[in-house]
Amino acid sequence: MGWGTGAMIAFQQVGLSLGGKRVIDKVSLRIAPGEFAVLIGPSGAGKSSLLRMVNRLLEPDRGQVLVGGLPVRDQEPTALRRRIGYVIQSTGLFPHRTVAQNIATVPGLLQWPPARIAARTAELMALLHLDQALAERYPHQLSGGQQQRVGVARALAADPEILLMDEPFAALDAVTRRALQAELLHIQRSTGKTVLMVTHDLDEALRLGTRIHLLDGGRLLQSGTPLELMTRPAGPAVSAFLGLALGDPPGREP
Ligand SMILES: Nc1ncnc2c1ncn2[C@@H]1O[C@H](COP(=O)(O)OP(=O)(O)OP(=O)(O)O)[C@@H](O)[C@H]1O
Repeated sequence: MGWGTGAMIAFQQVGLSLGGKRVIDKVSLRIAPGEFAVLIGPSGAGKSSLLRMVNRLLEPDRGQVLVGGLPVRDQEPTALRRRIGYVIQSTGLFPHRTVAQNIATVPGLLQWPPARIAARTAELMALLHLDQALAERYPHQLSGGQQQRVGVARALAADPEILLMDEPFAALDAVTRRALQAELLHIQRSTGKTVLMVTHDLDEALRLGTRIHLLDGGRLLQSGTPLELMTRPAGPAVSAFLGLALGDPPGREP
C-alpha cells in the first residue's frame, strides 16, 4: 500500500510537554517527497523529539504529524516503522546478530523469501562499501564507521520511502564522517528518498540539506534553503546560532 501523496511529512501546530516542560511549542513545517530536510539547533532544542514523532516513538500532545498525507496517529506503529528507516548515533545494532542478520531485520519481519533477503543484503553491503567478508561478523568486531554503514544499510533494507536519521555520524572521525555524508547524499539523490536528519553540525546541514529547519527552545526559528539561511537569517537569534556554529568570535555581527 502506498502513501498516496508520496512520502511527505507534515508537522501541524505540534506541541509536546515532557516532565512539565514544554519541549516542542507550536511547530508547523512541511517536508516534500524527495527532500533532504535537516533539523538543526542547540542542544535541547527539541530536534530529536520532533523526529521521533514521525515514527510514533513519541506522541505530540497538541497538533498532529502527517506522513503520506495521513495522520500518523491513525497508522499502526509497527507497520509505520517498517516503512520508515531509522538511523541513530549509537547505531542500535543488535549485538548478538551478525552484520547480515542485522541488515535483514525488516525483510525478515516482512517474511521475504530467503533468496530475496540474501540478494538484498549483498546489494546493500555493496552500496555501503561493506566488504562481503564482514557479513558474518558481529557489530563489536567492526569499526565505528563500519557499524554506522551497517546501520544505514539496515534502515534501507526494505526500501522505505522515508529515512529518519538522528545525528547518525556524530560519533565518527572527520574523514569517515565526510565519506559517509558523500555516500548518503549519493543514495538520497539517486533513490529520491525523503530524508529527515537531526544534526548539531552546521557544516553537515549545509552540505546535505535541501532545506534546513532551525529550532531553539522547542520553537521553529527559521526554515529555508542553506543559501536563504546563510544570506537572510530571520533575526538575531538565527544570526547568533549561525555565527557560533561557524566559530565567529563572540560579539561580532555576522
Ligand atoms: N523523557 C523526558 N522527560 C523530560 N524531559 C525530556 C525528556 N526527553 C527529552 N526531554 C527534554 O526535552 C528537551 C528537548 O530534547 P531533545 O532531545 O528533543 O533535544 P535535541 O534538540 O535533540 O537535543 P540534543 O542535540 O542535545 O540531542 C530537552 O530539554 C530535554 O531535556
